Amino acid sequence: MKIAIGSDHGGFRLKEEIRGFLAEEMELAGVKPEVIDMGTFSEDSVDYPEFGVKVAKAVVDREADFGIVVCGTGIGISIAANKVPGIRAALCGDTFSARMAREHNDANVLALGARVTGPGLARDIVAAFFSSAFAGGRHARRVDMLRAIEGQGTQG
Ligand SMILES: O=C(CO)[C@H](O)[C@H](O)[C@H](O)COP(=O)(O)O
Repeated sequence: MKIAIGSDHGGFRLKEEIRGFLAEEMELAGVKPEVIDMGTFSEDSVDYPEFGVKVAKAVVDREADFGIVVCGTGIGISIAANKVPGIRAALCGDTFSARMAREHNDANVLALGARVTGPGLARDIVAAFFSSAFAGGRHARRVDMLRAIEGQGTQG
């Protein structure tokens, strides 16, 4: 499974930590990940929209199966990712939300806030997200409705 990961300066350290533990956590779930790091590559100040969109485009262009985006709160970078049609980015601060984001929303990008969520919890959130699968059924109808909204061009 290919995972594109990106952050701004506020999320840089957590992004590096995630790169470190991603393989370990995903192999526990029986999946071998290939991580595509889309930056940023230091703590120098940058702008989160650039990195949210880079990761989102990698997912919609099928260079990656999923994305992970990190900024200070996870808010700005998830908003940016969600501007790209086809992206369902979920900002998660707990493991239940991470599981629901996959099971109910078929989220294809996980967003984290490095100034909000510590590395230990972030690790558990990543594990919950990647060990869960879309449940389909009634949720498929709702995800189709989200796609239809994009088709109508009524997004933000
Ligand atoms: O986009 C954000 C908030 O929605 C992120 O937290 C950014 O990382 C943050 O705004 C960056 O702030 P800084 O003061 O420039 O480090």
